[in-house]
Parts: sequence; structure tokens; C-alpha cells
Amino acid sequence: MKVEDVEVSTEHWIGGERVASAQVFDDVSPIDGATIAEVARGSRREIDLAVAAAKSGFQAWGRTPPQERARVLHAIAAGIERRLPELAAVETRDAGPLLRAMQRSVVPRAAHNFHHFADHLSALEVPDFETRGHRNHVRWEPSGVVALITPWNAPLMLATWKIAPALASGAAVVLKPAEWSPLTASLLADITHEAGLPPGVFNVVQGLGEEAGAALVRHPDVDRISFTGSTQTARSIAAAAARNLTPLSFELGGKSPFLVFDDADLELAVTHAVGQYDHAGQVCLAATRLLVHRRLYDAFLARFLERARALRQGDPRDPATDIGPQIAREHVARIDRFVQTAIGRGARVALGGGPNEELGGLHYRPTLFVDVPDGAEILQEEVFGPVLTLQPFDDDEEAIALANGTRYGLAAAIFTQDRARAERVSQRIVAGTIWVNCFFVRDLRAPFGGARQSGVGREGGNWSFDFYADVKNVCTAPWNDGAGGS
Ligand SMILES: NC(=O)C1=CN([C@@H]2O[C@H](COP(=O)(O)OP(=O)(O)OC[C@H]3O[C@@H](n4cnc5c(N)ncnc54)[C@H](O)[C@@H]3O)[C@@H](O)[C@H]2O)C=CC1
Ligand SMILES: O=C(O)/C=C/C=C(\O)C(=O)O
Repeated sequence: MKVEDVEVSTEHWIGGERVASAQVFDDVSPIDGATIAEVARGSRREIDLAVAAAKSGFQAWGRTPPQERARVLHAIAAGIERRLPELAAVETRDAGPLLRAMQRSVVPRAAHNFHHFADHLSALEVPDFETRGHRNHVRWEPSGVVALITPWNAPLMLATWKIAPALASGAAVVLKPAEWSPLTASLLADITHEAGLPPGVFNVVQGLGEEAGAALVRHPDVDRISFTGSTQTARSIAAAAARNLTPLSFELGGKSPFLVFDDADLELAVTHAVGQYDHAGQVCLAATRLLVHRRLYDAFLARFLERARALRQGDPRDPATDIGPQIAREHVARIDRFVQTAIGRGARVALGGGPNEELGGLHYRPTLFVDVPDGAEILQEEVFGPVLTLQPFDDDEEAIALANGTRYGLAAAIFTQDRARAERVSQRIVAGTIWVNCFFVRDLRAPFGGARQSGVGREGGNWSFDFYADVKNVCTAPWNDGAGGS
């Protein structure tokens, strides 16, 4: 079928072929609430087929020389680059991100995910060290079938962030994309095929989490599970994985702090603080708890409100739009529940505070809470919408205590012009990633993941290979064949 004039298959991609299901589910666009596709609703049957196809595809792919794997990955990246306009248009219609962000950064990042892990594979440095004349030689061996489960908020970018290192390591993949934004995964399947990836090495099963997703994670032939999504879903996946002792990697929710010290560059800090509304706040990393030194508090608040009031909500395809819609009406209602509960607890709305009905109710107004009572839910739970809180602090100790005061530990942002303070505070904040005087600067060699309830394990660079591959050490005694060495 056609979405934004692009031909997109709504069937699964299994063993190099399109496969239908008896049942379908509706894919609704967040732009106008229209049903844009009826997508195959996979069940245990399709998961069994896909895992079997991956197992079979793995036999040859796992033995394919790294240079050849890297070549195919670069070809996939080139396919993504070639089809950038289509991928951007379809994902914007499907999930609601700004079209210009898709074109400028998200689709290029998806291609970069493949280029990066292809290059990483080619340059993989194999540790080799000696123990009393014995040589230890470390190898990353292909592991088998990898199950990938991804969320709706950044479907193409987050799926390729996992698919690329999994394929690079020699594994075969079964991807279950989120049911709220399933379409670019289907286009990606076409791209992998055009790039020459052999049948069965990459499979996509569409469907609902509790049905197709649950069947995939409990499958005994799955060798790895990598999941990005909510902390709540992670618990049921961990329980399923426990039955087969399947190794898992989780990238989960967050409630990241944004610390502005009294020596910070105020304009820089405000620019990044307002940026936390990007993608209508549907970003796991979003630093939604603004913690500002009391001396800067009033100036920060005034400047923040001025900048945030200038943001334009609208159609994400319009270049003048800064903030697009939320993913679904249910999600708008969920965000509003958090906001109304906060108001009920006595938090004061300094900005926004409800859906933008003038735009049809799928947009939520950028919202800022001040004077929030200690312990309020809005300071603790991930809203996953354009809702920020602002709290003052008096000294570094209080800032650190507030920053660490949730069950999450995904990321943090620190704004200060004092290097020593940045170093000291970074050491004490519990988070997988800390940005100092910047935000969302990503290098794919860096470890990425969350502490506490924000994740299990790290991906990125060697950490991805350590997870997706079977790491093996070969320890060899000195040879007595006259050739020397071990
Ligand atoms: N740490 C990170 O890198 C990121 C984390 N996220 C987190 O993702 C969440 C938002 O995404 P959602 O799609 O709402 O999360 P979700 O947890 O509801 O769903 C994520 C995926 O899991 C599947 N799923 C649901 N129940 C399942 C089950 N029982 N078994 C197997 N699979 C199941 C869904 O179909 C979907 O594909 C937020 O909490 C956000 O913070 C989002 C992006 C990045
Ligand atoms: O850069 C990454 O690998 C992950 C980024 C996460 C998001 O973009 C998100 O949650 O939206």
C-alpha cells in the first residue's frame, strides 16, 4: 500500500519473503488520527517461522568473513541514504517526528549506525596477551539468533542502532517493531534485501507487544534479547528470558536531571532546556527535571518562558513547526493524567498545562511546573511528553541529591563554567551518560545505556560486540613444533 506516495508492505518479512497474517491491526497517524495502514498482526506462528528462518540464515552469515559482512552493512547504509526522502516522509506520517529532523539528522543517523558498525567490525582490535609463555587470544564469535524489540518514539533510529551491530557481529535478527509506528521497519527490510543481505539474516515480525513480542522473547531458540522500551515491559521480558537464561540488554525509561549552576552560561542552558521539548518530549533521554541554582532561578525562568512561548506547535511536515503531535490520543490522555495529578498535589503551572484543542487534541502544550511539592509523582515518574519541572537548589550537595533522587539513571546534563565542579558533580551523579554544557552529542563508540531502572548493560562500540557476540578466549601453550611462539 502507499503511504505519503511511498509503496510500503504491511506484511512481515521472513526468510527473504513477504508473509501475511490472518489478522491485522490498524496503524493510526498521529498527525490527524487517520488510519494509514492495516498491518499484519503476527502471532506465535509467525514468530516461530521467523526464528527458524533466522536460525537457518545464521548458518552461512555467521561464517561469512568480516570484510564481506562489513561490505553488506555499508550497502545497507547506502540504501538508507538513497531512500532518505521516503524513509523520512513515511516515519513522519507514522510516528509524528518533525520532517526536517528526520531529513537532517534521524535518517542520516540510521545510515551512520550501519557505516559505523561496519567500520568497527573491520577495525576490531583483538586483545592478545601472554601468561607465562601462553598466548591468550580473544575472539568475538557470532552468537546465533538475536531478538530485537523496539519502541515507537524513534523507530528507525533505535532499530538500526541494534540491527547494525547484531549483523556486524555475525548474528541473524528477528525485529519486532512497535505497533504504533511499524512502517519504516518494513522499508528497511526492502533495503536489506536490495543490499544483498541473504534471506533469513534479517526478519521483521509486525504485531502487538503482548502477542508477537511476548512469543519472541520466550522462544527457546533466541540467543540474545535486546529491548528498548519502558521499564514496566522490561520486567515481563526479563521474566520470560529467565526461563531460557537468554542474555539480555535493556535500554529503558528515564527522568533525567538538568543542572544549571550559578556560574553557568545562562543563554546556553536555556537553549538546551527549551530543547527538552523536542519531539514533543517523547525522548527517553530528555532531561525533564530542571534544577537551577537559586541565584539564577528568576532569570532562568523568565528567559525560559520567553523562549518556550515562541515555540510553534503544528503539522510536523511544516518547516515552521517546532513541536509536532504526541503519538496517539491514549498517550495525550496519559500525559494529561500526570499533569492533572501534579496540579492536584499543588504544583503550579507556569506554562501550558493541557492539550492544544485548537490543533485537534493530538498536541500537548509545552508545560512547565514550578513550586512542586517534594515527593510529587511528577518529580519521579517518566511522563514521555512535553512536561518539565523546575526546582531551585542552594549548593552542589543539594543539586546532587535532587539529581539522584529518582529510581532512574539514564542521563544528566550539567551546565557550569567550572571544570573542577563539572568533574566532581559528574562523578557523583548516577547516570549512563552525562553531558557537560551540551546535550545529545552522540559518538557511537561510547557506551550507551542506563543505571538503576533505566537499563541493563551497555551498547555502543565494543560494548555492542560484547553483547551480541559470544566472546571467547583461546589460551595456547607454547608450541613444541620448532616454529617458536605460542
Ligand atoms: N533508553 C533508551 O534508549 C530508550 C528508552 N525508551 C523508552 O521506551 C518507552 C516508550 O516506548 P513504548 O513503545 O511505549 O514502550 P513499551 O515498553 O510499551 O513497548 C516497547 C516495545 O515492546 C513491545 N512489548 C510490549 N509488551 C511486550 C511484552 N510483554 N513482551 C515483549 N514485547 C513487548 C512493544 O510492542 C514495543 O515494540 C519509554 O519508557 C522510553 O523511555 C525509548 C527510547 C529510547
Ligand atoms: O542515540 C541513541 O542511540 C538513542 C537515542 C534515544 C532517543 O533518541 C530517544 O529516546 O528518542
